[in-house]
Amino acid sequence: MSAMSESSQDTRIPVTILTGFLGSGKTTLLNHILDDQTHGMRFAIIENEFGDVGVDEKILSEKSDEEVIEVMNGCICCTVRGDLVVALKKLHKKIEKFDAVIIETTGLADPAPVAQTFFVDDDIQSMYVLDGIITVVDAKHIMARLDDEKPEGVENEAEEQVAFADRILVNKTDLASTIELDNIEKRLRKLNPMAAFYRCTQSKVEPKNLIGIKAFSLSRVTEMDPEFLDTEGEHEHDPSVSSIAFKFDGYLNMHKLSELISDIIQNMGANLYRYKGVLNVAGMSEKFVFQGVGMLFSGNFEGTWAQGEKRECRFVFIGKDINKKTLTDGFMSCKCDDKLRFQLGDSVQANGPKGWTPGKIIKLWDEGNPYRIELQDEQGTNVWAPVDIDSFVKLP
Ligand SMILES: Nc1nc2c(ncn2[C@@H]2O[C@H](COP(=O)(O)OP(=O)(O)OP(=O)(O)O)[C@@H](O)[C@H]2O)c(=O)[nH]1
Repeated sequence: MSAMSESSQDTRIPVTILTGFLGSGKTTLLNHILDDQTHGMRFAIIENEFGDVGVDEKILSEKSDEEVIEVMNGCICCTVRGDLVVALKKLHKKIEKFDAVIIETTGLADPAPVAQTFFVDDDIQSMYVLDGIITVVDAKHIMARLDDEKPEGVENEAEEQVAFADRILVNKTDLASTIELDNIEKRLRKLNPMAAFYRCTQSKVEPKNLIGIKAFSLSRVTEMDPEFLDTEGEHEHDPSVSSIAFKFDGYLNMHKLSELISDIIQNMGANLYRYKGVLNVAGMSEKFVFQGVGMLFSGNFEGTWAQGEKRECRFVFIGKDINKKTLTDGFMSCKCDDKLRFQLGDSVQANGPKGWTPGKIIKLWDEGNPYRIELQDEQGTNVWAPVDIDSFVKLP
């Protein structure tokens, strides 16, 4: 029988493993593939979430009607022989709803044990075929991650992700010069001379180059890693890299929060691989949603708190040598009462540009500031009290 007729009879569902370090652009790529109209394929997605405080729930949500989505908590590469097999078997029962599976691993996952699942479990082998491993790298941070020193016996996940890839997306090319990109590619090619490389921004690579490519080669992988099929093999993660997830009720003061965030980025940024959060800011009807990679932070007010929705603060930080207590204490110290000491129209003393000046409260909760005060000077200057304490605003 020819290879052609053999493959045309293969009814197994193709699976793509989407990997890449924290914040490299995996979810951006997944959304790009799902939004693409040209492939005409329907996907089942296995999302691997790190930790149990979900801050990602909005991602993919609008697509959940069209796609079959399974979420696995914890680290996929450690639970692989258990949870992933269960998730794949469960998915297979809905086989009429999709043509292919995409597994998005966490950024700290080693893709090898995930790939191994498709070769060591007989049931899985009869249902699925591994189509390819796609690795997204962040051009701004990949060199630092490859340089990270790891303890004896611990693999560098970023290196593993590159070594096992069939396709490598060098993403965020807007954040690196051509020379830097050439150097990155040179280094990555040493780790993996076989993969096809794509330079991109926003993970924009044509899906046909990534999906349905029949690229995964067991012989290449076993040549590179002779123990690939050894199910007894253990792997360890770097114990100095950890994730903290936290949630609490309460309102945060915007001014204190801004100071805290710039302090975190300045002092801990280099060790923060990934962080995300949704915060409840006093006086704001919208959620403060932030996320970042290293020192690149973004945060905006977006999406109004729905009526009846619990206004709570949730965040996740993943990094090296991070101190849970420092971070959680920091956020807790931004908590404030949403009830204010003064009312609209109250006369107060405000600590304005010319020192203590009499004024009148003309607005409550203005852009996250508890008070907007009109000073009783010639111009009727407006000032904002960022925190409801005596050092900014007090009784006349
Ligand atoms: N400047 C720049 N930012 C990008 C690019 N692609 C993605 N990003 C941003 O990088 C951040 C991380 O992207 P994600 O797609 O969430 O990365 P991820 O790999 O899924 O991250 P994890 O949450 O760690 O799994 C987001 O803020 C993206 O908007 C790019 O080409 N250039």
